[in-house]
Amino acid sequence: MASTDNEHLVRSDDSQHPANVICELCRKFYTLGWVTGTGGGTSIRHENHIFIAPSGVQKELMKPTDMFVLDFSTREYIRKPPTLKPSACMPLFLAAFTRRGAGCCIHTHSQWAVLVTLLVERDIGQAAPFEIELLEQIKGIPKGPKRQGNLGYFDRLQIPIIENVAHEEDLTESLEEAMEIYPDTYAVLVRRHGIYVWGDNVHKAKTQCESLDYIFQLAVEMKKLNLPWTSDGKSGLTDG
Ligand SMILES: CSCCC(=O)C(=O)COP(=O)(O)O
Ligand SMILES: [Zn+2]
Repeated sequence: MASTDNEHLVRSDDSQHPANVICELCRKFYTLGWVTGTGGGTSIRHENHIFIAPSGVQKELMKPTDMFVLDFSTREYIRKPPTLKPSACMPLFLAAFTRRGAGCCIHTHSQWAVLVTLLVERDIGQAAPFEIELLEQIKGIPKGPKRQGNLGYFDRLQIPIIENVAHEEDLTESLEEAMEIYPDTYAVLVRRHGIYVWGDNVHKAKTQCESLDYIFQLAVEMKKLNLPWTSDGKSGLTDG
């Protein structure tokens, strides 16, 4: 495939075109420390096209023409920028699109997300969740894909945690397993690595990711002050 093939799929004056949106979001996420050092990324599903960033590049410097485009039905690349490889996160993004019908999936290496995974007791094979309640920002998270509305102030937020592995793509199986065990979740934490957050569309994925990051930061600060995350105090917190 020549370098310019299907460039029309990623070149647009429309600021809302997925290839433009991914670049703009990653620039914003870089300032939050979510996608620094080439880590993290974002993918968007638009109709039958999946837009995916390249692997190992500075995510805040990407151009729309750096984007890969995958045909969602056939799983074939219909645009492949030469010399680049698609993000290793691709099978995880695809899991959010196929299993949850997501329109956008964001992967961050946020330090708050990583710290929270270190504060929850490891429970092998169970994807033991991070749990918290009684915070206003919990209202930023939907109840679940098959449930109406968002969580309430008195609801408990649960985000499953899976164990990290040597290669990002090999996280797919445990991410899919966590999605099955937690059918209402819109996010999965990866211990010592970061988080995957998805939403029905770009706006929802972004605001849910922001709400979660805010909650994780608060949770880390609460832990430092010895404040419990849940009213019964049984929130999987480690002793030490
Ligand atoms: C220092 S980043 C290590 C890889 C990673 O965890 C990640 O999220 C980025 O993967 P990509 O293939 O998109 O560069
Ligand atoms: Zn990563």
